[in-house]
Amino acid sequence: MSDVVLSCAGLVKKFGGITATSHVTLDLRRGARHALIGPNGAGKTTLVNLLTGVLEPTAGRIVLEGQDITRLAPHLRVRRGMVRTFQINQLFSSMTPLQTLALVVSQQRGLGGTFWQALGRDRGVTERSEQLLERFRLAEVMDIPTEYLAYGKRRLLEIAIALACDPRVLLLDEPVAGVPAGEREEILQTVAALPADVSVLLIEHDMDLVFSFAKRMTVLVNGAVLTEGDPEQIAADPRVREVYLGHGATAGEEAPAHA
Ligand SMILES: Nc1ncnc2c1ncn2[C@@H]1O[C@H](COP(=O)(O)OP(=O)(O)OP(=O)(O)O)[C@@H](O)[C@H]1O
Repeated sequence: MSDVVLSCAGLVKKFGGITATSHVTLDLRRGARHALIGPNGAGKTTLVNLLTGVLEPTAGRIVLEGQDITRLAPHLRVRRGMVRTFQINQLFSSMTPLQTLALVVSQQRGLGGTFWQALGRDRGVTERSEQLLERFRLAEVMDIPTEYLAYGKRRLLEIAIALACDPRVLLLDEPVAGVPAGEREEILQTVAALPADVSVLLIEHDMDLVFSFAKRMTVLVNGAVLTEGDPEQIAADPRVREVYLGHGATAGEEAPAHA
């Protein structure tokens, strides 16, 4: 079986005269810890939207576990094991982490709308929800409505929700965006402890997270792949440094300097 779990080849997305994605070819390997980085407007969000099926490409192909999914609907990609993290800020605000995870786990197990009963009666749903609460350090806040949770805990819940879908490929979209400094470490550690058999593509501005997490990196600039390599190669690449410095590095998006 191929070592590549998710790949795209020659992916192009045009919005009128703007080319947001320009002939992007990328392979995500089994068990990958792969980061997608690039300055603002490089096309990271557009690429994730293409991979997940929110947007349809102008050209190119996407293959998941050997199957062409280029035109497959987003929910069917999820069913095939590719899951992205979602912003839950509005969606689940009045529900607690326990209720939220029980809902997703029971949905995943085909129990659907009966999750209220399942929460009490289905041992499997309860156990899996508790496991996720522990893994994502949410046990102590499991009965607090999401809207009252610290920002870092909400971000952890977002990742827990994605993992509750039993992904083989996880697209982690800016897990520390907006999280105060004091709450970042917990997310870094939790992300580092994600199951080894889940292949992860991390889209992130925070270079601490990127360099502590990734074994492989792809740098996007103006919609195209500038370069790909291991963290040492990327940090030492003068073109990468120029791109970041040239765009005026900010606190959340400093030039890579970790090698
Ligand atoms: N729906 C759209 N219509 C027109 N142009 C778009 C659309 N979506 C994205 N673009 C353009 O495509 C380019 C890439 O945008 P994208 O949001 O993918 O970049 P990004 O790397 O995710 O940026 P950021 O890190 O700032 O979110 C930008 O020039 C953007 O203006």
